[in-house]
Amino acid sequence: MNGHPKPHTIGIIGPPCSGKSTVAEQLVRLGGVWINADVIAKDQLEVPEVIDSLVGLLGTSILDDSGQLSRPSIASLVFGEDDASQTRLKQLEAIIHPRTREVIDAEIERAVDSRFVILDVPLLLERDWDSICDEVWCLKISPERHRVLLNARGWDLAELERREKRQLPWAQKQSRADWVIENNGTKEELAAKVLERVNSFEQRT
Ligand SMILES: CC(C)(COP(=O)(O)OP(=O)(O)OC[C@H]1O[C@@H](n2cnc3c(N)ncnc32)[C@H](O)[C@@H]1O)[C@@H](O)C(=O)NCCC(=O)NCCS
Ligand SMILES: Nc1ncnc2c1ncn2[C@@H]1O[C@H](COP(=O)(O)OP(=O)(O)OP(=O)(O)O)[C@@H](O)[C@H]1O
Repeated sequence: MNGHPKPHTIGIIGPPCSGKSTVAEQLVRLGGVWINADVIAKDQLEVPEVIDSLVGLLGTSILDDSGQLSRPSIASLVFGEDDASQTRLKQLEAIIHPRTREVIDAEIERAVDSRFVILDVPLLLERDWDSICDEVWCLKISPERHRVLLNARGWDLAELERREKRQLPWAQKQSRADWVIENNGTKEELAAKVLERVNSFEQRT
Protein backbone atom coordinates (compact mmCIF):
# COMPACT_ATOMS: atom_id res chain seq x y z
CA MET A 1 0.00 0.00 0.00
CA ASN A 2 1.51 3.40 -0.88
CA GLY A 3 -0.88 5.30 1.36
CA HIS A 4 -3.54 5.42 -1.34
CA PRO A 5 -7.06 4.58 -0.10
CA LYS A 6 -8.27 1.09 -1.12
CA PRO A 7 -9.49 1.16 -4.75
CA HIS A 8 -13.24 1.69 -5.14
CA THR A 9 -14.47 -1.75 -6.29
CA ILE A 10 -17.33 -1.62 -8.79
CA GLY A 11 -19.18 -4.78 -9.84
CA ILE A 12 -20.63 -4.51 -13.35
CA ILE A 13 -23.41 -6.85 -14.49
CA GLY A 14 -25.84 -6.83 -17.36
CA PRO A 15 -27.04 -8.97 -20.26
CA PRO A 16 -24.59 -9.88 -23.04
CA CYS A 17 -24.25 -6.94 -25.45
CA SER A 18 -25.78 -4.43 -23.01
CA GLY A 19 -22.80 -2.08 -22.66
CA LYS A 20 -20.78 -3.54 -19.77
CA SER A 21 -17.47 -3.41 -21.66
CA THR A 22 -18.23 0.11 -22.89
CA VAL A 23 -18.70 1.25 -19.27
CA ALA A 24 -15.63 -0.70 -18.12
CA GLU A 25 -13.47 0.87 -20.87
CA GLN A 26 -14.48 4.33 -19.69
CA LEU A 27 -13.62 3.50 -16.08
CA VAL A 28 -10.21 2.24 -17.29
CA ARG A 29 -9.68 5.64 -18.92
CA LEU A 30 -10.51 7.21 -15.54
CA GLY A 31 -7.84 5.12 -13.77
CA GLY A 32 -9.48 1.73 -13.27
CA VAL A 33 -8.26 -1.87 -13.60
CA TRP A 34 -10.73 -4.07 -15.50
CA ILE A 35 -11.15 -7.67 -14.34
CA ASN A 36 -13.21 -9.64 -16.87
CA ALA A 37 -14.49 -12.96 -15.48
CA ASP A 38 -15.58 -14.33 -18.88
CA VAL A 39 -12.01 -13.92 -20.15
CA ILE A 40 -10.52 -15.47 -16.99
CA ALA A 41 -12.97 -18.40 -17.18
CA LYS A 42 -12.06 -18.93 -20.86
CA ASP A 43 -8.34 -19.06 -19.93
CA GLN A 44 -9.09 -21.91 -17.49
CA LEU A 45 -10.36 -24.01 -20.42
CA GLU A 46 -6.79 -24.17 -21.74
CA VAL A 47 -5.30 -25.63 -18.52
CA PRO A 48 -4.39 -29.31 -19.14
CA GLU A 49 -5.84 -30.64 -15.89
CA VAL A 50 -9.08 -28.73 -16.54
CA ILE A 51 -9.25 -30.25 -20.02
CA ASP A 52 -8.72 -33.74 -18.57
CA SER A 53 -11.34 -33.21 -15.82
CA LEU A 54 -13.96 -31.87 -18.25
CA VAL A 55 -13.38 -34.64 -20.80
CA GLY A 56 -13.74 -37.13 -17.93
CA LEU A 57 -17.09 -35.53 -16.99
CA LEU A 58 -18.53 -34.54 -20.38
CA GLY A 59 -16.82 -36.91 -22.82
CA THR A 60 -14.48 -36.43 -25.78
CA SER A 61 -17.25 -34.74 -27.85
CA ILE A 62 -16.17 -31.47 -26.22
CA LEU A 63 -12.75 -31.63 -27.90
CA ASP A 64 -12.16 -29.98 -31.27
CA ASP A 65 -9.92 -31.44 -34.02
CA SER A 66 -6.83 -29.92 -32.39
CA GLY A 67 -7.59 -31.57 -29.03
CA GLN A 68 -8.58 -28.26 -27.41
CA LEU A 69 -11.92 -27.72 -25.64
CA SER A 70 -14.73 -26.51 -27.92
CA ARG A 71 -16.78 -23.90 -26.06
CA PRO A 72 -19.83 -24.31 -28.35
CA SER A 73 -19.76 -28.08 -27.70
CA ILE A 74 -19.59 -27.52 -23.95
CA ALA A 75 -22.37 -24.90 -24.16
CA SER A 76 -24.63 -27.37 -25.98
CA LEU A 77 -24.21 -29.84 -23.11
CA VAL A 78 -24.69 -27.47 -20.14
CA PHE A 79 -27.25 -24.81 -21.12
CA GLY A 80 -30.50 -26.79 -21.15
CA GLU A 81 -33.61 -27.07 -18.96
CA ASP A 82 -33.26 -30.82 -18.43
CA ASP A 83 -31.76 -32.20 -15.21
CA ALA A 84 -28.77 -33.74 -17.00
CA SER A 85 -27.76 -30.36 -18.50
CA GLN A 86 -28.15 -28.62 -15.17
CA THR A 87 -26.03 -31.28 -13.45
CA ARG A 88 -23.35 -30.87 -16.11
CA LEU A 89 -23.39 -27.07 -15.67
CA LYS A 90 -22.87 -27.48 -11.92
CA GLN A 91 -19.97 -29.87 -12.58
CA LEU A 92 -18.41 -27.38 -15.03
CA GLU A 93 -18.85 -24.49 -12.57
CA ALA A 94 -17.37 -26.56 -9.71
CA ILE A 95 -14.16 -26.82 -11.76
CA ILE A 96 -14.03 -23.32 -13.28
CA HIS A 97 -15.40 -21.00 -10.57
CA PRO A 98 -12.83 -21.67 -7.80
CA ARG A 99 -10.02 -21.10 -10.32
CA THR A 100 -11.70 -17.95 -11.64
CA ARG A 101 -12.15 -16.59 -8.10
CA GLU A 102 -8.48 -17.29 -7.31
CA VAL A 103 -7.34 -15.27 -10.36
CA ILE A 104 -9.79 -12.45 -9.56
CA ASP A 105 -8.51 -12.23 -5.96
CA ALA A 106 -4.90 -12.10 -7.23
CA GLU A 107 -5.76 -9.37 -9.78
CA ILE A 108 -7.51 -7.34 -7.06
CA GLU A 109 -4.36 -7.60 -4.94
CA ARG A 110 -2.26 -6.37 -7.88
CA ALA A 111 -4.64 -3.42 -8.47
CA VAL A 112 -4.10 -2.04 -4.96
CA ASP A 113 -2.83 1.34 -6.24
CA SER A 114 -5.51 1.91 -8.87
CA ARG A 115 -8.42 4.34 -8.49
CA PHE A 116 -11.07 1.72 -9.33
CA VAL A 117 -11.28 -2.04 -9.63
CA ILE A 118 -13.91 -3.04 -12.16
CA LEU A 119 -15.34 -6.54 -11.56
CA ASP A 120 -17.02 -7.47 -14.87
CA VAL A 121 -18.58 -10.74 -13.64
CA PRO A 122 -21.82 -12.02 -15.24
CA LEU A 123 -22.62 -14.22 -12.22
CA LEU A 124 -21.51 -11.66 -9.60
CA LEU A 125 -24.81 -11.87 -7.67
CA GLU A 126 -25.41 -15.58 -8.25
CA ARG A 127 -22.03 -16.31 -6.64
CA ASP A 128 -22.34 -13.55 -3.95
CA TRP A 129 -19.18 -11.93 -5.30
CA ASP A 130 -20.98 -8.61 -4.80
CA SER A 131 -19.83 -8.92 -1.15
CA ILE A 132 -16.36 -7.75 -2.27
CA CYS A 133 -17.78 -4.73 -4.17
CA ASP A 134 -18.29 -1.18 -2.88
CA GLU A 135 -21.12 -0.90 -5.34
CA VAL A 136 -22.79 -2.88 -8.13
CA TRP A 137 -23.85 -1.31 -11.44
CA CYS A 138 -26.39 -3.12 -13.64
CA LEU A 139 -26.83 -2.28 -17.33
CA LYS A 140 -30.40 -2.12 -18.57
CA ILE A 141 -31.32 -1.93 -22.23
CA SER A 142 -34.66 -1.85 -24.07
CA PRO A 143 -35.59 -5.11 -25.86
CA GLU A 144 -35.61 -3.29 -29.23
CA ARG A 145 -32.15 -1.80 -28.69
CA HIS A 146 -30.86 -5.09 -27.31
CA ARG A 147 -32.01 -6.96 -30.43
CA VAL A 148 -30.08 -4.47 -32.61
CA LEU A 149 -26.84 -4.89 -30.64
CA LEU A 150 -27.21 -8.68 -30.38
CA ASN A 151 -27.88 -9.02 -34.11
CA ALA A 152 -24.83 -6.86 -34.84
CA ARG A 153 -22.82 -9.30 -32.69
CA GLY A 154 -24.44 -12.32 -34.34
CA TRP A 155 -25.79 -13.62 -31.03
CA ASP A 156 -28.48 -16.29 -31.21
CA LEU A 157 -31.44 -15.00 -29.16
CA ALA A 158 -32.50 -18.57 -28.31
CA GLU A 159 -29.01 -19.35 -26.98
CA LEU A 160 -29.07 -16.13 -24.95
CA GLU A 161 -32.38 -17.17 -23.39
CA ARG A 162 -31.02 -20.67 -22.60
CA ARG A 163 -28.17 -19.06 -20.66
CA GLU A 164 -30.26 -16.43 -18.91
CA LYS A 165 -32.57 -19.18 -17.61
CA ARG A 166 -29.53 -20.33 -15.59
CA GLN A 167 -29.21 -16.87 -14.01
CA LEU A 168 -31.24 -14.75 -11.58
CA PRO A 169 -34.07 -12.78 -13.26
CA TRP A 170 -33.00 -9.31 -14.43
CA ALA A 171 -35.63 -7.57 -12.28
CA GLN A 172 -34.08 -9.22 -9.22
CA LYS A 173 -30.55 -8.27 -10.30
CA GLN A 174 -31.62 -4.66 -10.94
CA SER A 175 -33.27 -4.45 -7.51
CA ARG A 176 -30.01 -5.64 -5.86
CA ALA A 177 -27.83 -3.20 -7.83
CA ASP A 178 -26.80 0.17 -6.38
CA TRP A 179 -27.21 1.79 -9.79
CA VAL A 180 -29.19 0.67 -12.85
CA ILE A 181 -27.71 2.25 -15.98
CA GLU A 182 -30.22 2.72 -18.82
CA ASN A 183 -28.22 2.32 -22.02
CA ASN A 184 -30.75 3.30 -24.69
CA GLY A 185 -29.06 6.49 -25.85
CA THR A 186 -25.75 7.22 -27.52
CA LYS A 187 -22.36 6.04 -26.25
CA GLU A 188 -21.60 9.66 -25.36
CA GLU A 189 -24.72 9.83 -23.18
CA LEU A 190 -23.62 6.60 -21.47
CA ALA A 191 -20.16 8.04 -20.88
CA ALA A 192 -21.64 11.22 -19.39
CA LYS A 193 -23.76 9.18 -16.94
CA VAL A 194 -20.69 7.23 -15.80
CA LEU A 195 -18.58 10.38 -15.35
CA GLU A 196 -21.36 12.05 -13.33
CA ARG A 197 -21.62 8.97 -11.09
CA VAL A 198 -17.84 8.81 -10.56
CA ASN A 199 -17.70 12.52 -9.68
CA SER A 200 -20.59 12.09 -7.24
CA PHE A 201 -19.04 9.24 -5.25
CA GLU A 202 -15.57 10.85 -5.38
CA GLN A 203 -17.16 13.82 -3.60
CA ARG A 204 -18.74 11.46 -1.05
CA THR A 205 -15.47 9.62 -0.20
C1 LIG B 1 -20.05 -22.84 -21.26
C2 LIG B 1 -18.92 -22.00 -21.83
C3 LIG B 1 -17.72 -22.86 -22.20
C4 LIG B 1 -19.44 -21.30 -23.11
O1 LIG B 1 -18.41 -20.44 -23.58
P1 LIG B 1 -18.85 -19.18 -24.54
O2 LIG B 1 -17.60 -18.61 -25.10
O3 LIG B 1 -19.95 -19.61 -25.46
O4 LIG B 1 -19.54 -18.15 -23.55
P2 LIG B 1 -18.83 -17.11 -22.55
O5 LIG B 1 -17.98 -17.84 -21.59
O6 LIG B 1 -18.24 -15.96 -23.33
O7 LIG B 1 -20.11 -16.57 -21.72
C5 LIG B 1 -21.01 -15.69 -22.40
C6 LIG B 1 -22.16 -15.45 -21.46
O8 LIG B 1 -22.80 -16.70 -21.17
C7 LIG B 1 -23.36 -16.63 -19.86
N1 LIG B 1 -22.82 -17.71 -19.01
C8 LIG B 1 -21.57 -18.22 -19.03
N2 LIG B 1 -21.43 -19.16 -18.06
C9 LIG B 1 -22.63 -19.22 -17.42
C10 LIG B 1 -23.14 -19.97 -16.31
N3 LIG B 1 -22.35 -20.85 -15.66
N4 LIG B 1 -24.42 -19.77 -15.90
C11 LIG B 1 -25.21 -18.86 -16.54
N5 LIG B 1 -24.79 -18.11 -17.59
C12 LIG B 1 -23.52 -18.30 -18.02
C13 LIG B 1 -22.94 -15.28 -19.26
O9 LIG B 1 -23.98 -14.32 -19.51
C14 LIG B 1 -21.72 -14.94 -20.09
O10 LIG B 1 -21.47 -13.54 -20.12
C15 LIG B 1 -18.50 -20.90 -20.83
O11 LIG B 1 -19.56 -19.96 -20.71
C16 LIG B 1 -18.15 -21.44 -19.46
O12 LIG B 1 -17.12 -22.05 -19.27
N6 LIG B 1 -19.06 -21.18 -18.45
C17 LIG B 1 -18.81 -21.70 -17.10
C18 LIG B 1 -17.95 -20.71 -16.31
C19 LIG B 1 -18.81 -19.53 -15.93
O13 LIG B 1 -19.73 -19.66 -15.14
N7 LIG B 1 -18.49 -18.33 -16.53
C20 LIG B 1 -19.25 -17.10 -16.27
C21 LIG B 1 -18.30 -16.05 -15.68
S1 LIG B 1 -18.49 -15.93 -13.96
N1 LIG C 1 -25.15 3.41 -26.26
C1 LIG C 1 -24.60 2.73 -27.29
N2 LIG C 1 -24.74 3.18 -28.55
C2 LIG C 1 -24.19 2.50 -29.58
N3 LIG C 1 -23.49 1.34 -29.49
C3 LIG C 1 -23.32 0.86 -28.23
C4 LIG C 1 -23.85 1.51 -27.08
N4 LIG C 1 -23.49 0.76 -25.99
C5 LIG C 1 -22.79 -0.30 -26.46
N5 LIG C 1 -22.67 -0.25 -27.80
C6 LIG C 1 -22.02 -1.23 -28.69
O1 LIG C 1 -22.73 -2.45 -28.53
C7 LIG C 1 -21.81 -3.56 -28.51
C8 LIG C 1 -21.94 -4.28 -27.16
O2 LIG C 1 -21.46 -3.40 -26.15
P1 LIG C 1 -20.47 -3.99 -25.03
O3 LIG C 1 -19.41 -4.81 -25.67
O4 LIG C 1 -20.07 -2.84 -24.16
O5 LIG C 1 -21.52 -4.94 -24.27
P2 LIG C 1 -21.17 -6.05 -23.18
O6 LIG C 1 -22.32 -6.06 -22.23
O7 LIG C 1 -19.82 -5.87 -22.63
O8 LIG C 1 -21.16 -7.35 -24.08
P3 LIG C 1 -20.59 -8.79 -23.66
O9 LIG C 1 -21.28 -9.16 -22.40
O10 LIG C 1 -20.96 -9.65 -24.81
O11 LIG C 1 -19.11 -8.58 -23.50
C9 LIG C 1 -20.42 -2.97 -28.72
O12 LIG C 1 -20.13 -3.03 -30.12
C10 LIG C 1 -20.57 -1.50 -28.30
O13 LIG C 1 -19.69 -0.65 -29.00
